[in-house]
Amino acid sequence: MRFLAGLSMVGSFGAGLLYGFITSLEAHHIPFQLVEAAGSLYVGVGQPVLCASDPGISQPGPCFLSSGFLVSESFQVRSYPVVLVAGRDRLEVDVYEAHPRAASELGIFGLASDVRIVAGGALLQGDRVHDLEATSRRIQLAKLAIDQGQLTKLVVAGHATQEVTERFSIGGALSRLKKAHPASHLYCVDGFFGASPELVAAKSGNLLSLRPLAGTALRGGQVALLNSSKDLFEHRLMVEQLCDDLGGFVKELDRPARPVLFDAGRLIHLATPMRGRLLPGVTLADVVLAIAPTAAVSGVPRISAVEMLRELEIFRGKYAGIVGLTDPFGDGEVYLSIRGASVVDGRLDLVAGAGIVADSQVDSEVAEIEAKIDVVTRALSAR
Ligand SMILES: C=C(O[C@H]1C=CC=C(C(=O)O)[C@@H]1O)C(=O)O
Repeated sequence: MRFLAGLSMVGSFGAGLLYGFITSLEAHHIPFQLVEAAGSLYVGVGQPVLCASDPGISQPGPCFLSSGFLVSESFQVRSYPVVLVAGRDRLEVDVYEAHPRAASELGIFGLASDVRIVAGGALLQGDRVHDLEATSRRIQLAKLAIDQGQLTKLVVAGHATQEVTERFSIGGALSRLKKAHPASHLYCVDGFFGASPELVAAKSGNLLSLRPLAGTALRGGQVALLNSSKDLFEHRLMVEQLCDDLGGFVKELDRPARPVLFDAGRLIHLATPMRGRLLPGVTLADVVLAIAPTAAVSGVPRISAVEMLRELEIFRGKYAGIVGLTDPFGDGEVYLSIRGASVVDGRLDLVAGAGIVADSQVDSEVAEIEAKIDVVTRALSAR
């Protein structure tokens, strides 16, 4: 477990505030982590460090420290939300805890007032380059394993890169993504950032809500998507796995008999909104530990899928993790860290995945990954 050296909440964040605050941190080379949840944007300032090294946080598992104060009308500091980051590769969850001490020590209050409007101009230049061959190969191998009965679904990821312009900043990129996809949720963990369309779980009291996504079409393909046996199967596998995982935690789990459409801008997904009553004492962290990595990013059965992904893919880093917040009562919201990117040697490395099942066509799955990456690069290329 690790904690963040100070977790601050930007109470209302117009694009200008977001851009100004984050780009100021970047300009001062101050590391930060960021999640958008429960209607607010939380920014953890500083480097995550080992929890065990801090005498204030000695308990194993999530623990919470309470203090909170208003810094300015638009900038509030809270000290105890917990950021959950579930690593797909490791079947483990890193819990980043807010540390109450360091926010003021880092002097971030001054930076908060350094607000500029979003600068115009593209953040990316040149052509986008996809690792098409490697992605096709991985999808073929996934299909082979499925044909041989080793597993029924595997979510394979593909990468693309594009050169960043001089004006690139993560703050600028996040504000562009938010503008292009207002309903999505921003995140940035260890330099990996994006706008997630997928709510994994939200807990309020004993009420648990989930909105898993699987099955994708370009806008215009809604009717075909609702009738696509391949997408419906891919989706059903994920929902069944979630129901199994949650068996010991919920009393009732209501869901529609068929998936509904979820509008993610240029892309449309199949979604199954679910609601359940949690058994007493179950926290959001318990739920995350039980369901991550979901079959929206790993596969079925989960263990075989994770093992195969370890062989097939380079380390995914923070891609396909779970980011979000919980409060002292174990309530909160978590999202999937998908459709994300990080800057490596002046190029943006973008990653997205697609669920492979027996009826998948290699070319259309590669095209689906390209379309998911395209959603991100379009937002960042706009002038
Ligand atoms: C794994 C990703 O998307 C998931 C979410 C929605 C639809 C998906 C699909 O149709 O394959 C994926 O499961 C990603 O965007 O990187």
